[in-house]
Amino acid sequence: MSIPAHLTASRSPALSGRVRAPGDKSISHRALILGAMATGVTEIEGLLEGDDILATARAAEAFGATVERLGEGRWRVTGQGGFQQPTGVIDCGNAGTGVRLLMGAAAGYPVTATFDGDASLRKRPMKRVTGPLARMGARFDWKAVEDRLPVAVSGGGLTAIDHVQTVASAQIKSAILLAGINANGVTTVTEAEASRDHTERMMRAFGVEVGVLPDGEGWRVSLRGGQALTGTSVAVPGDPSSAAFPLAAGLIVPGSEVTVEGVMLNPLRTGLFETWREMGADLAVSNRRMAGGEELGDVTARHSTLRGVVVPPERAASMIDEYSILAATAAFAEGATVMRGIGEMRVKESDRIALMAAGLTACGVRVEEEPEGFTVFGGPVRGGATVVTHGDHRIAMSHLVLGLAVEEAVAVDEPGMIATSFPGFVELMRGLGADIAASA
Ligand SMILES: O=C(O)C1=C[C@@H](OP(=O)(O)O)[C@@H](O)[C@H](O)C1
Ligand SMILES: C=C(OP(=O)(O)O)C(=O)O
Repeated sequence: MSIPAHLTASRSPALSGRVRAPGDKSISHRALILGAMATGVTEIEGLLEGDDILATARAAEAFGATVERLGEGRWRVTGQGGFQQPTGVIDCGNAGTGVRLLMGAAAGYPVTATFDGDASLRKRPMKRVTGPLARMGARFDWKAVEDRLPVAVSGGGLTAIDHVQTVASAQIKSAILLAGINANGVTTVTEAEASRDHTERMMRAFGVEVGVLPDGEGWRVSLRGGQALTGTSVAVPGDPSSAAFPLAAGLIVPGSEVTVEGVMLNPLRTGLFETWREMGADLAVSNRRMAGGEELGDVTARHSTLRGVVVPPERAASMIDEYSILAATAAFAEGATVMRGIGEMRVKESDRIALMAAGLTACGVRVEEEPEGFTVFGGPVRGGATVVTHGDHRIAMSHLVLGLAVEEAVAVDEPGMIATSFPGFVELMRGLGADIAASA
């Protein structure tokens, strides 16, 4: 299928239906990486087949694992018990999680690998990960500019470190823990605010002992180096960060009722749902169950009268990828929604604070931007803009959802990037009744 230059979302009648969220992106990356580090076979079900994950699958192969697609979302990784010397550059595409976790894993083995990515990934800071890995003994050769891809990583002979996080980041924590598996001694990461814990949970499924002790609002995570990983099975739950888009449409399009089935409800990922509830959203969870070590549920959103809230900054880590869609829904709320303590949004696939502020403003919404946050003032939303996404999937999806509930259609550029995290987004939304059309 050719990729259109633009997608346009127009005011839609009430949306309704039940859909399944695509597999969780964070868990999908980890399943492939740990599967490649392990000895033996890892069977994965529900893997997200988005471009970010396909890049990690190719990287797993480049590091010596056999990676097979058995059917839709069903993948088998056969690991050799460690990474082998790759040939060629490891291209991680658009994926921050992919490159940072892979650099951590590779640092533990006696290999030299050059990592690169697309134009967006080349702009993102890497020293937050390479700094701690260098303290463990890994060597980094910046090929263009310090702190930016491409970079060659030479690993092996690592010594454990005790790292205290200055930014709440699961990517940094995970990179250090993945390296720690092959370091001499006990590696510890302390975080003042808990970030998503999928690496810790999944390492246990692969047979690694990981210690977690509470530490203030956060925790201390530790593991002893030299532990072996054994292949296992991984059931990937639905991604709450992707489920957020159809659910948001359900909340803002009058008369709608949308259910997303099988959404992961790990409390370190559900900050958006908590915030929407505080805004008055009619959001119901049914059929709660456990699968693959995570709690899942079916989440139903009905059209709601929303009111603005102040989002507690300490909630940021549990919804860092969700502020763009929160901002889009906040445009329909009564009053102001204040989002602070989210400077990290500026170093994602784009500067998401700047692009959401620009896109919403172009659609007639009042936004006040701050260095580490923004405030969205709700009211009638005009729409009628073509939004520049800088190739950021979440900026594109957030504005398309907004476009379903406004007077004049909203277009986004570079819609092909939506497939990094949510292939099938347009078809899924159309299935619910959304009016989204491709244009040149
Ligand atoms: O560990 C992960 O899977 C992720 C962590 C978050 O990044 P940071 O660790 O940079 O906050 C998030 O934005 C990203 O989409 C996925
Ligand atoms: C920030 C994101 O991903 P990554 O850091 O993996 O590129 C995201 O998916 O919103």
